[in-house]
Amino acid sequence: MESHSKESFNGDHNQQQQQQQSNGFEDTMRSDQSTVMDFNKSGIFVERTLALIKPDAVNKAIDIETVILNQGFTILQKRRVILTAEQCSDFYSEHYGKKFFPSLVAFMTSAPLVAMVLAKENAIQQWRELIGPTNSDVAKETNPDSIRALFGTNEQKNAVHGSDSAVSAEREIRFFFPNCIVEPIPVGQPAKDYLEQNVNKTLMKALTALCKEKPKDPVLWLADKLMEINPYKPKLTHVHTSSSSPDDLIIIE
Ligand SMILES: Nc1ncnc2c1ncn2[C@@H]1O[C@H](COP(=O)(O)OP(=O)(O)OP(=O)(O)O)[C@@H](O)[C@H]1O
Repeated sequence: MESHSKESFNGDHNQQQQQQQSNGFEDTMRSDQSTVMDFNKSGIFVERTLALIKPDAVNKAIDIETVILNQGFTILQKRRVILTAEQCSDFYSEHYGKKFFPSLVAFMTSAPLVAMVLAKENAIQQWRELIGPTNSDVAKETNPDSIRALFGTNEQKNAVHGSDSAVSAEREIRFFFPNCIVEPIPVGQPAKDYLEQNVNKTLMKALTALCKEKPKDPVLWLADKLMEINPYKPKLTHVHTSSSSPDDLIIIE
């Protein structure tokens, strides 16, 4: 990998920004969307996929994200990236040797792109359906409501990318988000057992207190309450030694 300069992401959202560890990309990447769980009937979301907003559509990223959210996807991670030619060749290695490969690399490295981890039930297929056919000209004919029809231009400048299988999704998510946990999240009974053992009791206690209290800002109040009654918070104890003052505290858990 080559040496890298820095570029920050100026998202319009006022959400918590979390700096991501670089994977050798050219910039400092930040997630501007905190991780949110999307519950479905079996418990917790089950599938994630990688979405890219390509350089030709980055200036329409907010509109594309609106479509994504309106279609029920959760954006788990997001970062703005400038790929080097080497990284792009690696990402699109399956197309190495094809006639369009050099111009694809030139296009994909010409400007920043936005990488996102999307979550939804059946996310891989759902996202592929939402983006439409590879060629935006074809998409305009056959899938006029698809993202590639709405935001793309032609066969190459087609606005977005989507992983085409579970194996690709895992590889591509790791490629852009090396710290992201891709392992399956428990669903069904294991998820229920986890919630029962670790979450429900504390949450019910806090929600009951919330209903009694009826605070002005219930979300903040609930967050404070959960921190207050969190059974897993570190316990503190006083330590009296000759070298420490009586007020010294040490975390024992
Ligand atoms: N014939 C072509 N001429 C120019 N560019 C092409 C051509 N075919 C594909 N591309 C570009 O290469 C990308 C990867 O091609 P692929 O066949 O994997 O399509 P895709 O799976 O629909 O797209 P993506 O992998 O970006 O989601 C396309 O999205 C497009 O930008």
